[in-house]
Amino acid sequence: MTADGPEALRESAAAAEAHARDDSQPYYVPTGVGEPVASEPILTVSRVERSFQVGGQQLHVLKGIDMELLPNRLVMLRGRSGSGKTTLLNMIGGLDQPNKGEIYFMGNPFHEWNDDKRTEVRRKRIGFIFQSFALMPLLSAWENVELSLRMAGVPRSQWKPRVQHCLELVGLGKRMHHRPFELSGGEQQRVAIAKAIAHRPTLLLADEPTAELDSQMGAQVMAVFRDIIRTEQVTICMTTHDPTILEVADHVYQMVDGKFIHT
Ligand SMILES: Nc1ncnc2c1ncn2[C@@H]1O[C@H](COP(=O)(O)OP(=O)(O)OP(=O)(O)O)[C@@H](O)[C@H]1O
Repeated sequence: MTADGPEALRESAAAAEAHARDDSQPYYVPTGVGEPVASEPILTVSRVERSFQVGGQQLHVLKGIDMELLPNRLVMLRGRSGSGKTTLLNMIGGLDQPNKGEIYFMGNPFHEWNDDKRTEVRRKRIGFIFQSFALMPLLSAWENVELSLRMAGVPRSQWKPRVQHCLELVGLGKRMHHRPFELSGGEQQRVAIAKAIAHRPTLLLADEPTAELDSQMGAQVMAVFRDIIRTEQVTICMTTHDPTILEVADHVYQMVDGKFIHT
């Protein structure tokens, strides 16, 4: 994960700043990936295994995972704590690599590529949402979303309409200039969603996005997810413990001890 360390973030912020001054460049920096085709998976995971060395012992966490993500779908990974959901999500997002097996994201072999190449695709094509919102506390909702456009290298002239659109999409049109501490947990999570979709990713990965919310706020977040799949053409893959939200999924993968089981 060295490419996402503070040093890399500073470098990429500087590159994004330079890019933002040049409006002649395309919206996306070319990443060698095309646009999604409706009937073809954007992601294919085949026979993936992942182990960690813990205290001289080999901990076998993922034991042969096969999965596919089609465009414009809401897919959930369900399983008990420690079953390997986050480990898999990290690999799908190119943050980590398998010991065995293959992962293709829009034709890009994440299992073979080095950190720099995966990071380039990730910055342009993948958005992340975490359980704990991960907002910059001193920046307003508007500035938080703007920051993600800056980091993705989107030209500055496109920031204003895109930030406004994303915040309205998540129902925060009237709270754009509030800072995180002035917002409820559900509102903060919706800012995090606006931030994660601002650069128009093809895939949105969310690790327990409703875990810190009450059921009403959790339902609001799920409604926003449904909305953005339709309007932004994104696939969302999320982990959850919550059985009540599974019914809104297009597909649920049930993980038990590092494998998917059929329910
Ligand atoms: N970098 C790592 N080094 C060593 N062990 C790890 C590492 N990452 C994950 N693990 C171990 O892998 C197992 C699965 O962890 P993971 O976080 O993927 O589970 P999870 O299903 O997401 O759990 P939760 O629902 O509690 O988040 C755990 O036993 C964890 O301690």
